[in-house]
Amino acid sequence: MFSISVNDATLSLGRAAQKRQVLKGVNLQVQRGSLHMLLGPNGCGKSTLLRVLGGLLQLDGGGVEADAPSGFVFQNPDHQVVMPTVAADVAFGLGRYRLREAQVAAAVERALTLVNMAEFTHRATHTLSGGQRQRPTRRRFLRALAEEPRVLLLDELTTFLDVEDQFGVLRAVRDVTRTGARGRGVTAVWVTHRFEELEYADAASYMEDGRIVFTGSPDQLRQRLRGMGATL
Ligand SMILES: Nc1ncnc2c1ncn2[C@@H]1O[C@H](COP(=O)(O)OP(=O)(O)OP(=O)(O)O)[C@@H](O)[C@H]1O
Repeated sequence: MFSISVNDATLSLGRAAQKRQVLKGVNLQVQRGSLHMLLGPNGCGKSTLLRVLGGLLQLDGGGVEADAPSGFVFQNPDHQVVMPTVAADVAFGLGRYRLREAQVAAAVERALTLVNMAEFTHRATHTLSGGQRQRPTRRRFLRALAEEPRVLLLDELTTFLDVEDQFGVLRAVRDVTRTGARGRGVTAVWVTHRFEELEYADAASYMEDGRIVFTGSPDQLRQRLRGMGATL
């Protein structure tokens, strides 16, 4: 069944003379428990659509239905607070939920287990230096995971990663969608410019000028991209 269903979504952004229609009738359906990639040229509306899916922007027209809660990881390289242990770091975002200590510990353990990092739970964060695990993108991803979202919205996560880490994060996301969390399917929408990441996708959509112009299997999208002149 679908975790996300977008129907004829329209949205304009900006004020007065700057106002422009960014989403021009988007239709998208994403299978529950899948890793769905979203590609398309700069400025076509991918990030805007992701914000709509996460409930951060309201549509002008059309509709969106999505499993909740969703976890959002953006591409901005902010200066994030680093907590002293891996467990405390992953638990960072849980502070606002007023959970008991045992609930926090359980959520952290589940998140770390999902990405095969349970053994690092009690390690001092700085002792991971040199490894990939303390990098901001990974930490943001783990923090989002600890909140046990049903939908993960991931916006160009790999932009700031080297190749090894790029595929590490991608594998972790794929594993999470396959395993699910607490018996519930987790769905991931992954925005990327990198065609080579398509091999990790269950399905993919291509967006152009405010519309999804194609949805299909990664192979079908590759074929279409080749037809557009891409070498891949
Ligand atoms: N708050 C805003 N006000 C006006 N225009 C905006 C606003 N936010 C985004 N836009 C415009 O909407 C269009 C779509 O932006 P969006 O960030 O969704 O594209 P994108 O496909 O994610 O691009 P990229 O691949 O470069 O990240 C762009 O032309 C952008 O300039």
